[in-house]
Amino acid sequence: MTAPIIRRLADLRNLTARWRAEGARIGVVPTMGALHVGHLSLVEAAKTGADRVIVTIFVNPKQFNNPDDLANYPRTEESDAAKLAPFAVDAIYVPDPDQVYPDGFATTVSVSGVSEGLCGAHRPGHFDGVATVVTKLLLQTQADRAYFGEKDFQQLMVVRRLVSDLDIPVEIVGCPTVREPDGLALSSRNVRLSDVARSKAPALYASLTEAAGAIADGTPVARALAAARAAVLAGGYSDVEYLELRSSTTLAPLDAPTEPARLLVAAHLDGVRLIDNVALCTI
Ligand SMILES: Nc1ncnc2c1ncn2[C@@H]1O[C@H](COP(=O)(O)OP(=O)(O)OP(=O)(O)O)[C@@H](O)[C@H]1O
Ligand SMILES: CC(C)(CO)[C@@H](O)C(=O)[O-]
Ligand code: BAL
Repeated sequence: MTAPIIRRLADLRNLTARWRAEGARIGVVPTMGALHVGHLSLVEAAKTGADRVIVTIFVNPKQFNNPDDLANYPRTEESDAAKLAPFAVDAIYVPDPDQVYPDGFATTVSVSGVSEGLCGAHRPGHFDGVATVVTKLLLQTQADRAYFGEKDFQQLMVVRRLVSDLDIPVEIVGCPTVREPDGLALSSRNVRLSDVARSKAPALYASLTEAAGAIADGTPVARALAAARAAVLAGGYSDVEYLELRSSTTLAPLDAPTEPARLLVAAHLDGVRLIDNVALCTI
């Protein structure tokens, strides 16, 4: 059965108040829609970890630094609802824009540290937009648990930080990246790739895993990163925005894998900006 689509905060509050009175634990999966199997893996995790599940769909204008990116972002509410039907979620919250940003809205949640560098350096204002809307969605849904993908690893770190700093009573659950059989991380933006570009796209993940293996085997980090950058470009990407080794816990830049670490990358293919990251397997 298709879950009810809720567009007004007052209606959402009526539902969550009832669930809370029943003692139900609420899980939320925040999304921008154009749902794919990566999103659905978060929904599955939420169904296991909570008694009631809300999926939110809101294309948040405040996190788009590029107006074309916002204009081209896929909006597919009807098919999103159909994809959620087999999961029997309890509500789909698709807020009208004024329910998130009413007239006079003047607050920004800005997280320093983990939001700097990587995507933060290349998408000015992006993480302020993410932090602001995630704070609102967590407070609006009154969720006990919220599910985010590791594909957007820096975003996950920003969300963990803000929840801890602002004492929001919610547990943040990070979920592994779901990939196509050829390794490409599922992303709503993949649909914008031409067939030719799609065939080249796996070079990103292949280069990352190759570099991660080389670093684990003792190759100096700078050399492994340079080789990976060259491989991404040779694979057909037009430019590499960043390709860095960072701490998995603080996101601090690392010259060597002296603690749990991740390789993170952003690159352009066919005019589409793709991101990915992998954990380093070290002893
Ligand atoms: N391949 C994936 N595996 C696991 N989680 C994912 C994957 N792709 C997206 N997610 C998660 O789904 C949630 C909603 O993401 P979003 O709606 O931005 O989709 P998206 O595919 O990341 O879109 P895009 O990358 O084009 O912005 C985020 O927590 C994100 O990390
Ligand atoms: C977390 C999020 C739903 C906030 O708009 C978005 O950044 C996303 O889809 O990853
Ligand atoms: N997946 C993160 C949302 C964005 O790219 O704006």
